Amino acid sequence: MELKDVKSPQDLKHCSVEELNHLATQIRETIIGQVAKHGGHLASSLGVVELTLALHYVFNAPDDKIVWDVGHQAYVHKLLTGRYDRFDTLRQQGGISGFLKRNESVYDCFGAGHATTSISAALGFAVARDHFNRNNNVVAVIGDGSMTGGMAYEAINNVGASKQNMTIILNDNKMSIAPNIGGFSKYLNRVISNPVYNKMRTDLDRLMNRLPGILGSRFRDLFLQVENAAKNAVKPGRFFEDLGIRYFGPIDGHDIDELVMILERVKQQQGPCLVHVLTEKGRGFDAAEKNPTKYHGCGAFDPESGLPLAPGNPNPSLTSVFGNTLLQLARKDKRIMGITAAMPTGCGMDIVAKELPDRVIDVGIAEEHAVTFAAGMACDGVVPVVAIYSSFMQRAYDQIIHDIALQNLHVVLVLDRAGLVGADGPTHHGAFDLSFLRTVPGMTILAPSNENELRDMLTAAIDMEGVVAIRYPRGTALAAELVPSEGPFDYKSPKILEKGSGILLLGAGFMTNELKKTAAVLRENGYNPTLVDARFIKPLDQECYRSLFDSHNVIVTLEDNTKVGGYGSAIAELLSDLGYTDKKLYRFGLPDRFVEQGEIKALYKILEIDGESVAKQLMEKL
Ligand SMILES: Cc1ncc(C[n+]2csc(CCOP(=O)(O)OP(=O)(O)O)c2C)c(N)n1
Ligand SMILES: CC(=O)[C@@H](O)[C@H](O)COP(=O)(O)O
Ligand SMILES: [Mg+2]
Repeated sequence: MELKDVKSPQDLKHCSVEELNHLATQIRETIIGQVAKHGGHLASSLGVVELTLALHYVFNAPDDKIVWDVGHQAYVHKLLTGRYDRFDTLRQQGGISGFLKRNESVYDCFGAGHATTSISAALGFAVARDHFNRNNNVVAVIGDGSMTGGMAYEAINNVGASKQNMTIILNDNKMSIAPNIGGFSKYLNRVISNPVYNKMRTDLDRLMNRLPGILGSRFRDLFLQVENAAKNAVKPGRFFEDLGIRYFGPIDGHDIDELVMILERVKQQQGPCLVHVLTEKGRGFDAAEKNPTKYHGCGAFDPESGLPLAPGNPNPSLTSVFGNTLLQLARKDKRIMGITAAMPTGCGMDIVAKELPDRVIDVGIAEEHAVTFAAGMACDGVVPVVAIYSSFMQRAYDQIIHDIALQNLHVVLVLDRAGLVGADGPTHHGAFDLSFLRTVPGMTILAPSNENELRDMLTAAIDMEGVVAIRYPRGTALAAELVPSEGPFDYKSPKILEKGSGILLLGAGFMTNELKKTAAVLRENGYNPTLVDARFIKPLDQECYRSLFDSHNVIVTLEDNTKVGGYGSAIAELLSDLGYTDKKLYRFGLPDRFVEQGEIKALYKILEIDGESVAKQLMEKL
């Protein structure tokens, strides 16, 4: 059997273990070849090749439900479920998603992109199955990193009590994006070092099965006690077992034979089971095995050496501008502590941690906890700086309101990846932060339009009051070098960049740079717009805005947030509150629908929010 001939998991059913291993080799070659060309999530998928083959061999998707967590490891699943022919479109505009999407395939029974949803969703499938008297199997596949998220514990608490027939596959590669952290990770390591238990349990199982005919129920009870004593003595999986979830493992996640045997066994099992599978992140690609963090998600690379292909933009990333600024601030100000939710490299906290390891805390994939944890620190004099991607911050909305803002605590929230993020698509676009943060009383929201402002805003935010959020996009600085600060950041006012009359162009954050292009086109066409960098999305400096409104009749806003409740809405509210009824307001921003994956600049064009498109639309209206 060749990979190109696998049209559905049914085609695997008659494969021998040798043939499955042959497919595993082809799958790895295909994934490496594709990610080398266009980038993507490499290491996680390489680690679950055998596991995915075994799952699709034993279970009957799509009737059986295989619920993947995050979905960044689901490339193998895609290749086995009829998407081989479209695999070269992965993560590109109009192509297949890098995650899971119900409307992409019937085999993607539950969409994903954010971590720690699979067990909850799988329990939902199990309850629905029983409700309708169906008899399919339900399997959740979750990584050890995703098991650091609180929802996993809420879910297993529910699963254990519900006694549903379902299987949780714990894919343990000891890695999140960075090495996995925390007590649960240590617990799993202890479990792994106790493999003797597994054999003992299997032997006891075998004996138990023979008992009724031989020794009767009295001895059966005795053996149950023996089993419990053994379990308590060595304790692997005890945590799950005590919650009512039968533990199997740890097993070698690269041995298809063993995987198939265990999965066949749990399929027959009554009640919830957890299979603890050990895998190696990056398996089969030397560079990724050596550096799984680098190849967790990567750009195009040379498939032989693993070296990046195109030298990227030479300007520093905004993430690194943030990290370096925070490091400089933290060196001088002992009050500052950095918090990351399992994204030290993605958020730039690694820059601080490298020099000041005691000043950065990685809490795991636990955005809600990160924010409340920061609130606790803030109560006692720490200035916590919590860096979380915009789309992941959605998880911590109540914590921002209830634990920080309501108690008027001073915490700095740093939202990287605000606005469109590109190939990761709708699960990851930071499309909503301005809207959800703007509703929080007492909130300050800062949106730098360049790297110098980012530095100056962060510096100022440390000494502000209450909850302060700084949001900026996935991308690089506008210039190779930062310019020295002009002095203390002008507290609360927007910045007038170009003075004109008639048309007022108001830009939120980096979209101000698109509006610069709009202004240029308008000027070429005889208009004389004023260009303003909003800087503060909240609060709005009423005096400054009043004077701007007084001297312009057409007001234009541009943002990379949804137009629903974003900066443009804030300006509409202000116009109304201040009694301006005769102004023309045109709001440009993300539409009220989910935006698909694609290159960021190309998406701006499609959505007509690039500078030139805004100018064109304006001139049609004027
Ligand atoms: C809510 C949320 N926070 C953070 C992330 C970013 N993220 C994606 S994968 C990942 C690590 C997941 O680790 P694990 O589940 O062990 O899978 P592995 O990468 O090891 O295969 C993280 C932190 C996310 N997708 N969702
Ligand atoms: C799967 C996931 O959620 C992360 O790996 C994310 O894709 C990282 O995004 P960046 O590439 O923008 O850091
Ligand atoms: Mg992992």
